[in-house]
Amino acid sequence: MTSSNKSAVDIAHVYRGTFVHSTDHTVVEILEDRLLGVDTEGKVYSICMEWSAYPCEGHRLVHFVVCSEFFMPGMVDTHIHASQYSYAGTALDLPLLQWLNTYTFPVEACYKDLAFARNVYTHVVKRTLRNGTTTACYFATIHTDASLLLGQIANDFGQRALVGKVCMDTNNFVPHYRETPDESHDETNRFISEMLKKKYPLVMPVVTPRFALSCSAALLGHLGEIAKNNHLHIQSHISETKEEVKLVKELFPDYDSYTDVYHKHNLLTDKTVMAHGCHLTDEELKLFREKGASVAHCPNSNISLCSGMLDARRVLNHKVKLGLGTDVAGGYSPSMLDAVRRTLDTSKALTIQDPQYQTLTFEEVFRLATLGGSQALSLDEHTGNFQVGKDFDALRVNTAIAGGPIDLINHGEGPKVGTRDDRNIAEVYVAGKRVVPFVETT
Ligand SMILES: O=c1[nH]c(=O)c2nc[nH]c2[nH]1
Ligand SMILES: [Zn+2]
Repeated sequence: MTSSNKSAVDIAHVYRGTFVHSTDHTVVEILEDRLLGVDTEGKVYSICMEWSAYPCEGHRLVHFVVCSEFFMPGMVDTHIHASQYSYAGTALDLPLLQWLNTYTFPVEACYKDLAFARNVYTHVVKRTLRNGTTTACYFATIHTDASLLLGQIANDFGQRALVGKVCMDTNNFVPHYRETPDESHDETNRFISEMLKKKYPLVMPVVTPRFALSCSAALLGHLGEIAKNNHLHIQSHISETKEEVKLVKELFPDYDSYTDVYHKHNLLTDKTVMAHGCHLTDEELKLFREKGASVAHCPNSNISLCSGMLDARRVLNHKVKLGLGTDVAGGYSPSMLDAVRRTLDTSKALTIQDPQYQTLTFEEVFRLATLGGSQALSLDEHTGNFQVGKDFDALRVNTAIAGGPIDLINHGEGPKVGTRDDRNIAEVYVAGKRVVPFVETT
């Protein structure tokens, strides 16, 4: 038995059933007929086989999970644009840079309107929670007040989130959607101080330069300073398409690489997550590893915008932290189960090109969606698996749910995660609190 040193009265709930999770040593560990205690702070107190681990008083509620059910850790979406959710599933007919100019920037400009922002942000937080995303790393827009609203909505619905006010001072195609370097600097400071003032238990600000093509060197420098002075997370995009890499080389000729542009501006740290990275060189991955920065693999978006195929195996071989992202709306699905399937598809496409390629296993991808994501966001002290002392971020999955997408034909079949969808997610917990089904307020 493993347990933390807590007295019985601190235990709020005990869950009995099968628990499936990843650890540092095992890609997937299946723990059958266990008792998992959650304390009053929402942390895993114990995971064991014997009731004797729990002194007789204190656990107020005992939940029994039926045989078609199991618990898994909540999933971690390491890269999603909350502001692009309104057009997810449309507008996927252009490559990245034209896609940004034609569809993305005009829509993001609308978040000046707080009523519009509230509507979309409420939908995206609810939709991702319902799909089992207990932790999301969000891009908002350049608008500070709307970005603060996204933080408030995530907090209200109980989602763990990193929220970024987007910074960009270069945009020749949609000039009304950009800031001056001073505005970007001042508004980022305002965003961070307002967010921190709220003291949300699970929602934090993240410094968010959009990408090197939409930020001047001066702005990148400011943002690096802000992140350093406040010990903040950082997110951006890197090496998504070959055209982008070529333009960055032209715009920043004095730097060794695209990664070096971020590195020289103090934006490559052990709290940095960079989306895509399809075209990173081995030298750049070495720098990622050295600095402890991570990659958010966004396979749906990479294919939908014809950007490239990330060789996730190569990233893992470099011992660079790797998580998965939906990248809505370059990716058309807000579901992390979709990100799991697309990750496997990309790995198989690489295997078709090279039969010697070491295809990712389903178990490895399960780990990327949970523990890997928490490590990529440097939140693995708090979430990612059922280790004692971490927050209870969990999904109760029912493979036989009425009206669900799975036909269980053979007795004793496994979890069939590849054919599951949100209908199979019966409940979602974040830090011990049940957040799905939603409590309807009228
Ligand atoms: O997939 C992407 N979506 C975006 O919004 C974006 N901005 C810069 N680079 C980007 N890539
Ligand atoms: Zn993105």
